[in-house]
Amino acid sequence: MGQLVNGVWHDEWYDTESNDGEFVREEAQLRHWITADGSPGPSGEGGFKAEKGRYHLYVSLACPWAHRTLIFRAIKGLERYIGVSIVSPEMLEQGWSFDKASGSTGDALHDFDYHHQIYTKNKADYSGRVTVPVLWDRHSQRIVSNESSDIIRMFNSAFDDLTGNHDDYWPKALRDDIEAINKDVYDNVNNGVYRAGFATEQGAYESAYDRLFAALDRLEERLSGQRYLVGAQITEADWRLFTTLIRFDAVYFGHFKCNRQTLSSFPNLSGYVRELYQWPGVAETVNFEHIKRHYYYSHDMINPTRIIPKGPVLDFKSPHGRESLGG
Ligand SMILES: N[C@@H](CCC(=O)N[C@@H](CS)C(=O)NCC(=O)O)C(=O)O
Repeated sequence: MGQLVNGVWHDEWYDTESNDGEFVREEAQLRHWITADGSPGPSGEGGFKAEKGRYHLYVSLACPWAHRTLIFRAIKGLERYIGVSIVSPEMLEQGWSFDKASGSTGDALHDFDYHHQIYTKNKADYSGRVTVPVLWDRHSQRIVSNESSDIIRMFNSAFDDLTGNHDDYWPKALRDDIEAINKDVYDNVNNGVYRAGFATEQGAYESAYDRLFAALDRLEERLSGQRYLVGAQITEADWRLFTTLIRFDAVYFGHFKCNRQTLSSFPNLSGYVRELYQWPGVAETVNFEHIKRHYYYSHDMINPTRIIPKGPVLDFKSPHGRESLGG
């Protein structure tokens, strides 16, 4: 665990002291966009045209942000268009690694040992955190983006003419509703579990915990009367929530002390998460071995023994019963 400072790796944990024990996530810095014709996207530079085999995704199967991008690669039929390398679930002194002995596929493009080498290949004097996911351009030998919320929007539409898959998870008519839900879910749930788990003061933890469960109560209520977060149609808002919910009972409940109740004990949220898990292509993107190993093994300041719990026993394959809500 650490970060790059002028291209040199420094092994250090997050600084929470300057924020009263609160974890503050760094903004992603690399924000270019792949577009159908290579024209510039909403941020960064142009020149990244959608092409088969040109781009490569670096992910961790443990990471909820990287998981979104893998889900979009699957549901948009992009497997044959965009390659993937998976890091080891163990994020240790050198950060994310490509150590095959501990579960990585290896780096398919450069055969690097560590993910931070991808960042310094992109920019030799890079300063900042070294995160997954990363979308790499083989053509220009640069990082297109290290922001998952941008990557899923590129995947949603940029390759449609090549793949013929026009499923739209970011439909124009629903964008305002999606953005409003995304904000609540990001602040209180996606990032909320981390704010609870990485807090180093009691007050910071309790405030994150309270906000998290208040948000889950709101979502539980919302999903009592409609099948998906913005109504009858599944959108990116659902996939962004899903990657946190699917990890909830396995890691956030115990390791991050988000333990007012399990996700399984929310009737609507648990049926909803089962439906999304059963969506074609999605179960294959979920790997509980990597998920549990990453959190319990890498965060040794939270779990110094590095013992990985055997349970809980989870069943996401049973009927979800959500059809009755329509959609
Ligand atoms: N804004 C990024 C956040 C990604 C992120 O924080 N990934 C975590 C893994 S779950 C990471 O790589 N952390 C390493 C670090 O912070 O040093 C995104 O959504 O793409």
